[in-house]
Amino acid sequence: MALRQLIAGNWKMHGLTGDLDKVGHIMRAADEAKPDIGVALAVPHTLIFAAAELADGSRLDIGGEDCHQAESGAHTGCVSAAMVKDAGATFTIVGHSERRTDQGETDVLVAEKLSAALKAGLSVILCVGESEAERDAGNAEAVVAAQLKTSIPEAVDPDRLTIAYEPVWAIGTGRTPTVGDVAAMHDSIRRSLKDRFGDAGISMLILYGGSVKPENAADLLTASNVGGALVGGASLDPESFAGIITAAG
Ligand SMILES: O=C(CO)COP(=O)(O)O
Repeated sequence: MALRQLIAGNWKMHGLTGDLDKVGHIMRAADEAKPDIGVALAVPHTLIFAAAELADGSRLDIGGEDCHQAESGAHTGCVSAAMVKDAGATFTIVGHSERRTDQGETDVLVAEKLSAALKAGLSVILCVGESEAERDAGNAEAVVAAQLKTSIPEAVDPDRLTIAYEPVWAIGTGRTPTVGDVAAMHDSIRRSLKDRFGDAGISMLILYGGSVKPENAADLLTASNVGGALVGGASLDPESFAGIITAAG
């Protein structure tokens, strides 16, 4: 069944094996979600194997938060897409703004990572989003369109690609764009995807991310072209994450 919306959590650099009971809780919420609502959770690499084993047979998909662009090699401390898949992930996030900022990842590098992930058989959530200065300057849509153009490689399977629009200034701040601003940006992203992929660009899910909570989820999730949410802080609290899952659809 084609998903109507996807609610994905991103644990970032949070979570030890002692937190796996939270995965169990989220798994039960996923199994109770409406049939066309997907639920996914990206966890630190160290937890993928255990979380995927736990979620096996449930409707919760476990993913990674990043992968290296190379298939293998002398890259101490890095993790390839094949390793992420081998550990039990079905997808990975690439291009999160925290990696773009903290690790200096460029659109070109993000495109290489996206290719590597698809080649390894993973689905991908590609993150894009403008800074506050870029929005204030009136450049938000142009910035995001440029990120999409370069971060999505030439050869790509659009059926395994999900876009997450995450305005950098809304991440972890408790601030969100207005529903109107979210709709305008998602409509703009849809136009870019349609231009590039035709019909496949029409069905691609576009998630909103940035301070999504149970209290604002219903409003954000009903905005035009919003195909779900990418949730940071609230995904660490299974009750809150379950509230967002319930608000979907
Ligand atoms: O970065 C995010 C998800 O990838 C959003 O984080 P918050 O939900 O904590 O704002």
